[in-house]
Amino acid sequence: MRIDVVSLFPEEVDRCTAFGVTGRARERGLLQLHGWNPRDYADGNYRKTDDRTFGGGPGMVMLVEPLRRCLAAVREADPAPVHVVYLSPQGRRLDQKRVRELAAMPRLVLLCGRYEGVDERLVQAEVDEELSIGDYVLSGGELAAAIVVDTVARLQDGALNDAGSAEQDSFEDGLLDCPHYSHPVEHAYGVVPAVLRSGNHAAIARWRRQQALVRTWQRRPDLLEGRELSKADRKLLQEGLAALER
Ligand SMILES: NC(=O)c1ccc(NC2CCCC2)nc1
Repeated sequence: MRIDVVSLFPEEVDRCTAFGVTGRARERGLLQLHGWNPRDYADGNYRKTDDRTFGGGPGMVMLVEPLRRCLAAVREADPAPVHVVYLSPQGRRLDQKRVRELAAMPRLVLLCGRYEGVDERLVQAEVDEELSIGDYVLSGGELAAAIVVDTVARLQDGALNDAGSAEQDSFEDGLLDCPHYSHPVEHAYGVVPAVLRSGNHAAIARWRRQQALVRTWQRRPDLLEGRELSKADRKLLQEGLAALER
């Protein structure tokens, strides 16, 4: 998968995705990340990329033309069709379902705004999708872009050592993740649940599913709204909640 990042600070996304699973995916060529700076496509001695907003009011807006030229160069750089994403609070909320869809694309272009944002004409003419990582305002789109890179990189084939772990992630089936434990078995903070050391894989899978259902019910009931739980899941959830009462 190729990702092109258009940003006044492309190295910010590069550095945020140079470690761990994402860094390894890049080293293995599972993900190619290219940075582009619209300042390189701006005119004049000062290579102006932004200017005052029409209509008055505070703040600056990123100019259309340097971005247009920059995006033309990005498109030109590889024959694969691009899907242009603009990171902004006005975008559709990113979730794991959309991450899986983005991860399956051959190319992504992540457009990162600064100041008050990008001239709307550029958004209308060039952007396929606006995406938000949450209802809060960042000083730039770069950290949101880094999150998109991270989420799609780990889903590339070969990125995670045991491929199964992507499926067992939180949200993979719309539920929160179960708790995890490792050594030592006994610690001042508590003991590892016996079922996890039973070697009974069916019981372990059942326990993990039950924990995920109970946690989702308790912490994120919104994820269960409008979702038809299977008979087995309903039973697991009821049993799990009853156990909390005891
Ligand atoms: N919630 C988000 O995904 C998000 C994205 C970009 C941003 N700021 C950028 C957008 C245009 C200028 C700064 N803030 C928040």
